[in-house]
Amino acid sequence: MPTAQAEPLKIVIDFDSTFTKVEGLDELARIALQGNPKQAEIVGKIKDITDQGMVGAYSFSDSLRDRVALLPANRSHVDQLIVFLKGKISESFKRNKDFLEENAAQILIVSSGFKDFIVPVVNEMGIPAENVYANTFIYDAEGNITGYDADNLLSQDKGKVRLLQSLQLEGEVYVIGDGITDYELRESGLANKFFAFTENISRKAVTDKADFVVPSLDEFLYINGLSRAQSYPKSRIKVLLLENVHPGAVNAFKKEGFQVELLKGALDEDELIEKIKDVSIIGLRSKTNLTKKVLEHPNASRLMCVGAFCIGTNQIDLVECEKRGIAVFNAPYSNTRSVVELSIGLMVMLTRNIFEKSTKMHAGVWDKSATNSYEIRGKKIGLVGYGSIGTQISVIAEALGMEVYFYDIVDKLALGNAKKCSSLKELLSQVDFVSLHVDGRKSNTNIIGKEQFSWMKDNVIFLNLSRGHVVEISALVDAIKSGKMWGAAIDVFPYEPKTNDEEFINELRGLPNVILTPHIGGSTEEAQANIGEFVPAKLLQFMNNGSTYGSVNFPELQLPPLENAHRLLHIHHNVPGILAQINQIFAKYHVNIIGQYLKTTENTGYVITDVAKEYSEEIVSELKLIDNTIKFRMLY
Ligand SMILES: NC(=O)c1ccc[n+]([C@@H]2O[C@H](COP(=O)([O-])OP(=O)(O)OC[C@H]3O[C@@H](n4cnc5c(N)ncnc54)[C@H](O)[C@@H]3O)[C@@H](O)[C@H]2O)c1
Ligand SMILES: O=C(O)CC[C@@H](O)C(=O)O
Repeated sequence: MPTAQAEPLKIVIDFDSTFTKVEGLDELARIALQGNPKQAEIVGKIKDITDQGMVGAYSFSDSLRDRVALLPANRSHVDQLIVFLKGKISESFKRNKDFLEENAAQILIVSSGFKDFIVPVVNEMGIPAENVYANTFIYDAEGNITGYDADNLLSQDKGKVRLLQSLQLEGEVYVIGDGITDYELRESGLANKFFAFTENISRKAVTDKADFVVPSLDEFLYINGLSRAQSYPKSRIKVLLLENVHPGAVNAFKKEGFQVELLKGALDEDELIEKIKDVSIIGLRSKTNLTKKVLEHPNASRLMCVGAFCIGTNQIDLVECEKRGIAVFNAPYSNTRSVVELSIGLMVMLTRNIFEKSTKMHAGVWDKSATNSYEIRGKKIGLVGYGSIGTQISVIAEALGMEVYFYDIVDKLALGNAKKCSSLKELLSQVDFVSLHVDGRKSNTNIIGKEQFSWMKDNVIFLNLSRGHVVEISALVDAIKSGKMWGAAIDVFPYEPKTNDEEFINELRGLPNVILTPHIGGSTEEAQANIGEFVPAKLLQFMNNGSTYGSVNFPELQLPPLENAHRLLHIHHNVPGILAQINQIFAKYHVNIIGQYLKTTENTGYVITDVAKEYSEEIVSELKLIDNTIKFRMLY
């Protein structure tokens, strides 16, 4: 973005819940009352009075008097509060420290809080003490707070209005705040615009009256064309997270200032088309299909990247995403261990007939017997698919004394004493356990059907924790009913309920020694927390820095951090001459290239160019107009 000029403007900023994420007095009470049995009660009372004051339901002077009266605080508590508040500066204020420092002369902090803790906090962001208008505590000789300076205009009703009247500011005055007293500056004509700040709290009584509702300081700076940390405010960028992904993911995006919506269940195509409108980042798991129909719908035109919060990506049309310049990321290893542990556990349960025994026990039947109960030690396990999960099972099964066989369509190195089979038939015909760990590509549909079951040994134990469509369910049902199979454990199904409220309907229900689980192979607290951290990190790297390292459908580039430069990202169809055209434009406008990176796949090219700070809008227009451009964007 070209450098914007700060206008000759006064910006009046509230402190509590605006500059910082919290209310200073509430926090002072919490600190001062630590260890006091009445802490929760008194803090609750203070918070309640604060909230009532914020929406104008409690006169300000009464509210201040009553809150300070409830506060058994001293200087050391104030010192602790200062340290605490420095860690609670609103994210968008922290991000825009440069703006605050550079424009400190135009910024006034006007607060009904107390200078005692406000000044040290705003000082840290470059705002001097003389620009802070707030109350002051009165202390006794021991340092206990005994009251406050009641002559200060800010301790009185309509204090902010009176204060601003007394200051007689010239020129445009904009107010940023979360409370009704901030709005009153606009109402009284002392400010030209009121921006309701909702990054930390949104009060309808306040937002209803605002000229603008700003979810971050970036948004305020963007609206007013002021220099800022984000070229386009992230609060304008929508993130849609489906299938109840881990709360860590929600926090990761919120912390960066994105607008985040989380839905518990999966969506079908039509629902997704509806919901994807204006969404730039989508996160999903195995049950939401991101199809060509969804991707080509105009509602999906803003989509920039997709996060599969799982290993499998067969639910996403990766080719269509690539064609549209949409980068897809997944979590290839975050739940591997969970699937491995469950597979091993299921094998033991099935071999010992544990579910039948347990069901009988619940019905009061004590059936102590070794009949039909075996160890897994010494048995042969056959792994179909020897990737991340298959190989880990191989190692653990061998450690448990099993003989491991595997078959993979790709030539894989055998771990330990595992034996490679050259065909599926060779594998299936000699093992006691068959465990499927292939990926979900379309061509793997029904790779295990009637014929493959017929190759298996009698009394085989069969596990599928990979993908539902890999097994022909009717053939599996026949194999179980015919008595050929000892038992089976199935975690994945051709059709799976979209939410926990939908009934599971499948022919496998009610069959003996068949363990059915609701696609939970990867559903452990550990795995979901890992995924909730890993996938957002990939998506944020792509959004913030352009890196595509780890993408499953895109040219992979790991880029250096952006320092003192603009980064221009150009995604195009991989045809000859694009890089030359890009560089001709830079040459024409005498733009100095600081760094340039190019990576292509068969169909797509990705060029990243870091340029010196100054460049003109014409360059951007010309870069966008290059033939075969798919997407273009800029980062600071
Ligand atoms: N149940 C769950 O909750 C759960 C959790 C995680 C992963 N999974 C699924 O497990 C599967 C395996 O995951 P991974 O991380 O090991 O994947 P991976 O990509 O590392 O390994 C898959 C292996 O299967 C091989 N393969 C593909 N098609 C084959 C075929 N027809 N015959 C033989 N080998 C074939 C591939 O060459 C590869 O080596 C995936 O389908 C994934 O979606 C399920
Ligand atoms: O949690 C999920 O929805 C899918 C888990 C698993 O199948 C995966 O592919 O990682």
